[in-house]
Amino acid sequence: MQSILSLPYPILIVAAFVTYVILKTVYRLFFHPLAKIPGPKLAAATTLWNAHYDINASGLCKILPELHKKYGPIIRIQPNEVHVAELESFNQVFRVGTPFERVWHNNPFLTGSLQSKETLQETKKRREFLSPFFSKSAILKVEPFLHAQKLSLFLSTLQKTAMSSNGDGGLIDFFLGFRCLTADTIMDYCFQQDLNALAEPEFKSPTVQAFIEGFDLAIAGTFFPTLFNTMSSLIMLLPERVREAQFAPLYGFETMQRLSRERVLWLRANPGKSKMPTLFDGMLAPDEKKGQVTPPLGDMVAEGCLMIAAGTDTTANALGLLLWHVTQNEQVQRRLLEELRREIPNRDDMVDSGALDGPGFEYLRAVVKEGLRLAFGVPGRIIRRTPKEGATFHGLYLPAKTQISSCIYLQNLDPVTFPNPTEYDPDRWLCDAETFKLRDRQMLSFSRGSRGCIGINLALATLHLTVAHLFRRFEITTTGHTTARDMEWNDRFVPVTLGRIKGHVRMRKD
Ligand code: HEM
Repeated sequence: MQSILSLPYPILIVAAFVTYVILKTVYRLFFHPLAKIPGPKLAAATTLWNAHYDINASGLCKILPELHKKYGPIIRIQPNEVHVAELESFNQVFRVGTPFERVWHNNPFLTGSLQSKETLQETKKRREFLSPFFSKSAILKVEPFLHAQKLSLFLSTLQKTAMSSNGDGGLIDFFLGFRCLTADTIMDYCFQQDLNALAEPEFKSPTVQAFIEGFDLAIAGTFFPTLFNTMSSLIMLLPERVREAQFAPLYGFETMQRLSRERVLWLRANPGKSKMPTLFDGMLAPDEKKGQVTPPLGDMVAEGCLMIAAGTDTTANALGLLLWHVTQNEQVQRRLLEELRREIPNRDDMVDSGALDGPGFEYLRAVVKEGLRLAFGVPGRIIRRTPKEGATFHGLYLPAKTQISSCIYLQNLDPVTFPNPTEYDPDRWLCDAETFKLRDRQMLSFSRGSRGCIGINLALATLHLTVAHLFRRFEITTTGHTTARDMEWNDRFVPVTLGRIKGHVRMRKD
């Protein structure tokens, strides 16, 4: 008999590879420490099963409710990842002081930022610098220079369109408009180095449009980080004009990186000279008594990029969804307008976010909160890793370093806490204190715990201010310009809608 080794090399290589895959699959299915966790067999055999749903389909989170119904509260969704469905499990993983560490995928633009910090200790250290900058009082202090200006610019563009055609108004691409508003607001708030996206005709800012395209790439990068990072490094070697023309999403990130770096370098050379506080002030003036040290330049630059990446689309997406629901629901729109007319009698007055947080604006806040529930923030898998002693969920032991994820999508659509969960109903939030507390505990759009959203106050201020002034000033019609199908979304870290929300705007008479 002819020896196997005498076969041609290509055949030997293929045969060795096939044998390796078969053995690995058998191990994963029958001998892996997670072999007893229920779930689809294909998910246990290969990460490509999950990658398919998150890259090619609408997102794994959309099918998880069905899978949990079939397999129970904990299921295996990758060879080394389980998903837990219940709120108690979510709280166990994401609570304050959690020993479950973040899993980081080495995104080259964000490595060094808060988001890339895997351990609680590193996170705490960085948050000590950043948290005071995002407090309610810090935001309110700069509002006259920040939100009032950016929002005024946004509203004045709308006003020009609303008064065109002899007052008959015109069409606004709110999808782009909201992204320009949130990008300029965040960049101005964090380091007064904004893109001037709001000044672009029809809100067509090239950088903002590039960010939008970037989400598909970024999600693929989490499954294939080495490939993504190698390709990014190779693309960076190309001439700038080629990168700008052919690789817009990466070039968009590069633009953020450049603006962030310029600002840190300027602040370093001109301490105390910026007209407003910046994201970097705490990091550039560390409190030595607390053992603080200035992070490396690359970390601070990445921090600037992170704020734009984390805050722009999340906030803009919530605004788009709110606009859609309010304009599609006559009763909600009427009640909102009644409140706004009563509390802001003069149509063109600007009210600050502190006032919107106070008495008189209860319906506005319910409208926004319900919008946030259905906007989900980050609907898909938020991934953590079990601590060195492992962890037990529903009686099933997970060894150290098992990936464990939970999706906000499932929490916000919990049918027990939120009956008819997909229905937009602000009245859910106008309830007695105890029910509100219960629902608030289940509503996780900003996640929670030591790694919850750091920009929550900035996001809420932007949402309350924009919704209040937008509906107080303008009559907006989305019917005929946007369809329900346009508002369906794919999960690409944030919900990316299939179409763009557009609306016809007219000035309100009073
Ligand atoms: C409606 C708007 C927003 C929503 C729904 C939202 C939601 C979230 C969620 C769910 C997370 C947790 C993600 C995870 O654990 O992987 C998060 C993290 C984060 N968010 Fe937000 N966000 C919003 C706006 C903002 C804004 C305006 C900023 C800042 C300018 C911001 C900055 C961050 C940062 C830096 C993190 C990472 C925190 C960490 O890793 O410790 N977000 N956000």
